[in-house]
Amino acid sequence: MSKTRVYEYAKKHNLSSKDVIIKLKEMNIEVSNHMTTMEDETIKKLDAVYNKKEDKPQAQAKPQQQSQQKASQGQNQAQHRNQGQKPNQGQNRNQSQNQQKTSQAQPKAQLKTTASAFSDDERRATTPEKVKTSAVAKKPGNSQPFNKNNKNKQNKNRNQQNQNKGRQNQQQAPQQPKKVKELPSKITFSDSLTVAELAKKLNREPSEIIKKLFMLGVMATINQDLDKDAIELIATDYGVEVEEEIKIDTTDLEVYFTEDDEASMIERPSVVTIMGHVDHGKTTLLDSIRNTKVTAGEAGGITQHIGAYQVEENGKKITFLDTPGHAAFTTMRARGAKITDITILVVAADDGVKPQTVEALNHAKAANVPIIVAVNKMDKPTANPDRVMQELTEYGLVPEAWGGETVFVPISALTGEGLDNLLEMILLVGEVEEYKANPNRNAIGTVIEAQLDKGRGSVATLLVQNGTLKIGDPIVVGNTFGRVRAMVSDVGRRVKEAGPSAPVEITGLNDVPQAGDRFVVFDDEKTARQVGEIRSQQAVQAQRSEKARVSLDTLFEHMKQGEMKDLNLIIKADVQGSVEALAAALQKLDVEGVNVRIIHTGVGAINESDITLAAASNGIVIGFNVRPDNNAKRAAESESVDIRLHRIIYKVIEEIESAMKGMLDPVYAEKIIGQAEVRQTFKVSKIGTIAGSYVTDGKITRDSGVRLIRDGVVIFEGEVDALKRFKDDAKEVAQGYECGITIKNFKDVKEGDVIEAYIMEEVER
Ligand SMILES: Nc1nc2c(ncn2[C@@H]2O[C@H](COP(=O)(O)OP(=O)(O)OP(=O)(O)O)[C@@H](O)[C@H]2O)c(=O)[nH]1
Repeated sequence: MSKTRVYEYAKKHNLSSKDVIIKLKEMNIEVSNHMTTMEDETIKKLDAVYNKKEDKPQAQAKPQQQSQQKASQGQNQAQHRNQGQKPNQGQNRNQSQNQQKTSQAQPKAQLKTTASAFSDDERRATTPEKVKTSAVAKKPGNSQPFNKNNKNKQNKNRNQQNQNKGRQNQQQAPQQPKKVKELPSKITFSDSLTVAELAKKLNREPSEIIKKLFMLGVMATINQDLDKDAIELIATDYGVEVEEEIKIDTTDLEVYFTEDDEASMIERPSVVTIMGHVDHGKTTLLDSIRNTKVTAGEAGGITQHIGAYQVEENGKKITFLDTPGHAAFTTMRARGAKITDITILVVAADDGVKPQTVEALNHAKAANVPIIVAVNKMDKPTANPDRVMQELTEYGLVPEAWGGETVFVPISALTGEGLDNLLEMILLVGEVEEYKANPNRNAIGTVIEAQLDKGRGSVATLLVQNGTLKIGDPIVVGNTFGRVRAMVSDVGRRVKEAGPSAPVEITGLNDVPQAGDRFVVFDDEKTARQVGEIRSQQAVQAQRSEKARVSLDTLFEHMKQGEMKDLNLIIKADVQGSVEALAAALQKLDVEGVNVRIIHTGVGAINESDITLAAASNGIVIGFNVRPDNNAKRAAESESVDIRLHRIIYKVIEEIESAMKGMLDPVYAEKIIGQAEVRQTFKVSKIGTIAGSYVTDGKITRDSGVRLIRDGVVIFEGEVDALKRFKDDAKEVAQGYECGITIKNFKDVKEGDVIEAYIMEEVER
């Protein structure tokens, strides 16, 4: 039993579906549209009609057609004639366009239609018969057959020319057929298209599309939106392939990081990061947990290091991020990825709270992550856990035993003492916080590590944060994409899938993503590829700076747009007293709509960690009598973190307050122009101390302001008194040259000091 649809039949016989439908209707056979399946009998009837007509096409066509006429048009005309008095029924078998136009040219309509009522395309596509009818209608007294002698024709043409140029075109069409625009092989659309848009894509007139839609039972106007089905219907009728484009906003991977509904979620392992001061035992703790808790049999040799591992305690899993140090933690957070559920703050019981302990706890607090304190090195005779508890209390971590909420666990990472207890506490916090995920969805998560492997190409360790990742999944990772080719678990086993909180190493990406990048699994490879490609293009264009971090200059804008409620500040100063004074004064600032939040303070130069913390929290770093070290400078530049350097407290307060009020008016801003290192000093009685210096960076100018920096701390700020090259006064001395510098009202220059030169520059707001 044949299952030929109308459009299939039409295609096979070089007809348009509409033609066939009309023909069927003439034969009193009901069809609803071009998708209708026809009975064998119907097909036979159609065959009979069309084959019969095709019997003698050339013979009849010849007299009417000029030699230059294309064969297809010849056939078209021939068929038309075969249908006798009905030029609107069954004409062109080659081009739906022609046919469409011809059908429009019903005798009655044609008689009334003036040439100007046709568009160019319509004129072009008009068949000879139509032209003839039209011409005859317009000039009834001049009703010669179309192929009359040349003289007549010329006369007629002249007449037509006088009346209407467009009509002349019509008349000449048989001799000089104009080309109908070619159909594209494929069109794309996203969501919907209006009739006009679809017409444009198909190189057709909107009216033609409207008619076609009408024939297919759809009433539409030119500006009407067509849905996917209608677009496909029309395009298929023309034999044009259709592809739906994805929408641009789907390239934002964050969109996929949505909460699932409660019912679909089940408990998932907690993800834990270990942080603390240098040498307090982070690595030892990570190793000993891993060695004692990952069973050897399962491991198959725990040689694999993929940046994270899982252990089992009391039948429940815990995921440890095997990247000690808060740099990794904050780098990820700076990139917007929150992956840690719980922070273990390791503090050596024999050493107590140290600067990095404070940094670490501030990082955890800023990220709003619960902290468990592991008081380490309890095996040491000098261990003093009470002191650790006492010191941490000052930072708001009050032990449960003292009425607070922070869990303290005494351990020895070396001997393994207390490790079970620590793991139980992690499980307990996990239970309280109820970390959950939905294993039955496309996986989403974050890159922990990634590198290029010689043999395997791009290799990335991913932490699955929701859903289940499977081999073969089409995936976008940061600005890269691919299909998950192979997956290796934390113990070096090949696995086929990885559920929530599982770390897994994958291959199959087209490029190497970055730690902290998000990943999202898509339903199909095409979408993943499109999203990945758009993302990588966007990344090239956007660069980092576009992310527009908060700076004092843009603070008010952010506040106005309601983007900021907290102004996160990191305060570094030369002495603790200044830190406290500044913090207290800043916290008192009261400006509606914004809340000053001091997320970290410290004594000493501004370091890289301060910058990463600022970047992660979209904060601003205030340096009071201190400068950023080189790493911090680089980091601040690449992360676009605003550093404000001051020497007078009220200036800091004034600046922050006016920025908060939107009154910041930095007509002038300081610009550091160079640095010189003091290599030798000379005391000259009348002049004072000359700093024999070497310009290490930029230049020093006669009229620049200078700061004298010793061990990262500003000792003095003033002006250049004299700048000399050998004996001569110099206007400026550039990098790589030696010079003598004296500073107004300052004599205490020492070898090793750094002289920083700056100018005040007008800046655009
Ligand atoms: N006695 C004793 N020594 C420990 C303990 N934990 C760590 N150590 C020792 O302390 C030193 C530093 O330990 P690490 O684990 O390297 O410390 P870390 O915090 O990872 O250090 P960084 O990676 O430099 O930040 C090593 O010599 C360890 O053997 C412990 O519980 N008891």
